[in-house]
Amino acid sequence: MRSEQEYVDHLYARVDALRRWAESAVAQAQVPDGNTKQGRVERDVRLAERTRSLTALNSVDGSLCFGRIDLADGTAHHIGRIGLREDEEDDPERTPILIDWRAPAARPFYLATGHTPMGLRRRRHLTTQGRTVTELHDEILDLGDTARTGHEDPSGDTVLLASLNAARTGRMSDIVRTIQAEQDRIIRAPHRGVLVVEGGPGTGKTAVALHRAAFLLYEHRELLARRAVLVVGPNPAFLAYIGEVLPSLGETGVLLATLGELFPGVEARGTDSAHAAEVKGRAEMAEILRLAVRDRQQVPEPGEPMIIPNDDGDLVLDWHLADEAREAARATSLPHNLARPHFAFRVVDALTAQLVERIGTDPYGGPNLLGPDDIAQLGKTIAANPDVHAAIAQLWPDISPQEFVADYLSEPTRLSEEDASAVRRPRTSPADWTPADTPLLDEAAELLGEDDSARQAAAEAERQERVAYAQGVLEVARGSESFEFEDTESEVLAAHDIIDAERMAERHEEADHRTAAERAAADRTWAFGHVIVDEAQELSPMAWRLLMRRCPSRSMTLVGDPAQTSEESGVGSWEDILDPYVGDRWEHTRLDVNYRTPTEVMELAAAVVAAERPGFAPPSSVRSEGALPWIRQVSGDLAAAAAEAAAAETPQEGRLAIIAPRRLHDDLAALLPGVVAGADPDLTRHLVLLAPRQAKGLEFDRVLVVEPAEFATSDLYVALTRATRTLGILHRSPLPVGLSDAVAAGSAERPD
Ligand SMILES: Nc1ncnc2c1ncn2[C@@H]1O[C@H](COP(=O)(O)OP(=O)(O)OP(=O)(O)O)[C@@H](O)[C@H]1O
Repeated sequence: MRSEQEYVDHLYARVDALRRWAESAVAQAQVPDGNTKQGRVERDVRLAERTRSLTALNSVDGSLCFGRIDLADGTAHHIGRIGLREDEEDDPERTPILIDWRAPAARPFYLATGHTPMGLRRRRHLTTQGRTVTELHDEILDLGDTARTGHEDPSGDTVLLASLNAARTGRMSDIVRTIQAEQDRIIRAPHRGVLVVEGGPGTGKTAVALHRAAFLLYEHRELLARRAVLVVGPNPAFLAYIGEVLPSLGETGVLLATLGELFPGVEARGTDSAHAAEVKGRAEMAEILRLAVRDRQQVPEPGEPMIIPNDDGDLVLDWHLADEAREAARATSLPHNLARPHFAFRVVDALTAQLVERIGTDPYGGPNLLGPDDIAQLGKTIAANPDVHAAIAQLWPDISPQEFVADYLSEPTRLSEEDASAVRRPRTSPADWTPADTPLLDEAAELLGEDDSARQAAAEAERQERVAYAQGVLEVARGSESFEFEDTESEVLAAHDIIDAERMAERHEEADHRTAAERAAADRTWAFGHVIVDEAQELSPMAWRLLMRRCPSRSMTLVGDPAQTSEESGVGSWEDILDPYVGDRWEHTRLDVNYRTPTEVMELAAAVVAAERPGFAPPSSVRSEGALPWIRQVSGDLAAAAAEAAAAETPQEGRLAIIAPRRLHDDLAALLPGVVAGADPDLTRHLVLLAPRQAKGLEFDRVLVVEPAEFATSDLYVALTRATRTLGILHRSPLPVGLSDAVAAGSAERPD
C-alpha cells in the first residue's frame, strides 16, 4: 500500500506542476503571435488546447489513478483518467508514468481474464479518497503465478459491486474504473458509421454512450474538437442527471441537448397531446410541409388580375404572367426564400415588357419607339414601386420558419379532420412551441432557405466599414472615386484595391472565442463530428430527419431499448429508423447485464412485459438485494398512503423517487414537505416526485410506484426498473395482469 501511495503522490506532484504550467500557458496564449490572421488562428487553437488540458488536469483530482496492470515480462503500468509522462528535465526520455484509460495500452485492464490474460500477470484496482490510497484489490490472471500480495480479491468484482451498491446522488457518475469487457468493446468500437447499442434497463447504455464520446474525442481529437459531439437526451432533467459524466472525464467539446433545444432561437417548452406529437412526428409531414410551402407561392385567379398603380401607367399582374414567373422561380430548385428574387425579377421584367409594349408601340407598325435607356429607366421605376413590392410579397411572401409553422398549425392542411384538430393551434406567443414542433421548424427552414440576407448584409456593411477604415489608413483611396460594383472594370479595380485593405481590416475583426460546442448550439446548420442519441427508440421519423441533417458524416451512436418505448411517435425498429439514411450499413450491438436493478426487482418488472409479450427476455441482474419488492393495496386516500410510505422509506443517504400518475402530484406535493410537482424536478433532493415518463433513464436507491394500473405497459416497465435497492408499489385499482400474476407466483410480498 505504501509504495502505491508514494506512486500516487508522485503522480499528483506531476499534475500540480503541469497545472501551474497550464495556467500560465493559458494566460500567455491569450496574446496573439504578431497581428496576422494566421497569428490569431494559432493563438485560438493554442488557447483551446491549453484550456482543454487545464480542464482535464482540474477534473482528475480525487481519482487520478485507479488501476495498475502487471505484465508477464515484469513491467507494470498505472492506469488513470489522463496520460502523464515524467518531466523532461528529470527524464529526457519522458517515460510514461500514467496511461490514459482510452489508450490502447490500457485495454487489457478492461478485457483480460484468467482465460485470456492478454499478457497480464495481475490486475490491480486502486481505491482512493482524495489523494489517499485506501484500498487495493488484486486479480491474479496468470494462474501459474504463486506470488501473492495480500490484496487478492478472489471474486474479482468487489470494486464493481461497491460502486453499484453506493448510495445514489441524483447525478450519474462515470464508470471508468469498472468498465466491463462487453461495454469496453462498444466504447472502443472502430465502426465509423452508425452504431446501435440496444439493451434492457440498467445495462449501462447511457454510461457506455458517454464513455464512447470520451473515447472518440481522444481517438479523433483533431476532428471532433473542431466539429464537437452532440448528445441528445429525452428531457432537461435527464441531461442534468448525465451532465457531469463527460466533464469528470475532462471533456468539454460536447453539446448536451434535448430535441426541443435543437432549433436555435426557439425554446420548445410547450407540451403536445400524445396524438398531436404522433401526427407531427410522422414521416408524411415532410411532404405535407413541402406542399404547404408551394401553397404559399400564389398566382391571381384567371380573369381576376391585380392592377398595380404606376406613374407611367397601371400595371396588370395576371394569372399568366405570375404563373410563368412562378414556374421559372420553381425551376431553380432553390428553397422558397432564395427562389423569391427570381420570381420578383421575372415579374418586374414581364411588367416592364408590358409597359414598354403599351407606351412604345409604333402606331404605324414600326419597331418599338423606346430605346434601351428608356426601357432600363422604366424597369428601375417598376422595381422601385412599393405597390409592385407589395404584390410580389402577397404572391410569394418571404417567410421565416417560425411564421410558416405557426401558420400551418393554425390551419393544418392535408390531414384528416381528426388529426388536424389534434395539432391545430391558434397563432399565439412563441412560448407555445413544443419539442415535436422542432423538427417541423427545421424542415421548414430547409424548405424555405436560410433567410440570413439581413445578417449577411449587416456583416457585409460592417466589413465594408472596416475596409474603408483600413483604406484610409493605407491611403489607397482613389481620389473621389467610390466603389461601384456594377461594372466589371470598377469591380476588378475595387477587388484589386481592397486586397491589402481587407487584410488590414481583418486585424480589427473580433476573434470568436466560443468553443466549438457553443458555436454549434447557435448554428442550425452545424455539422457535428459525432452524434449520440439516448433513448433513441422515442424519436419520431421527423426527429430523425433533423438529427441526420446535423450529422452528414453519419458518425453516430444510438442507444435505446424498444421495450421501453413510450412515445406513440417512436419508431419501433432500428431498420425503419436507419434504412432511409444508411440502408443496411449500420452495426447492431447488445448489452445483456443489468448493473442497476437487483434480481428480485427485475423479475417483477419483466413479468409485466412478459404478460404482453410471452417469451420476453429481460437482461440478467448482476446482483441481488435479498429483499422482495412489496405491494400494498390501499382502500382510503391513495396520496395520503403514498406520502406515509414515502416518509417511512426516505433514506438518510441516497434518493427515493415516487413515480405516480400526474393527477396525484399536487396532492402528493401538498403532503410531502419540500417536494415540488413540476416539469423540471430537482434530482439531487432526497425525495423526488415524478410522472413515469419523467423517470426515463434515471435511477434512485428506492422507488415507490403508485397506482400502476394507470401506466401504459412500457411506462410501468420503466418505472419498475429505476430502483438500485428496493421497490414498493401502492395501489387502489386492481393491479395490471403481469403484476397480479407475479404476486401469485411469489415474486412480491403482500404486507398487510
Ligand atoms: N461497468 C460499470 N461499472 C459501474 N457501474 C456501472 C457499470 N455499467 C453500468 N453501471 C451503472 O449502472 C447504472 C445503469 O446504467 P445506465 O443508466 O447507463 O443504464 P441504461 O442501460 O442507460 O438504463 P435505462 O435503459 O434504464 O436508461 C448506472 O448507475 C451506471 O453507472
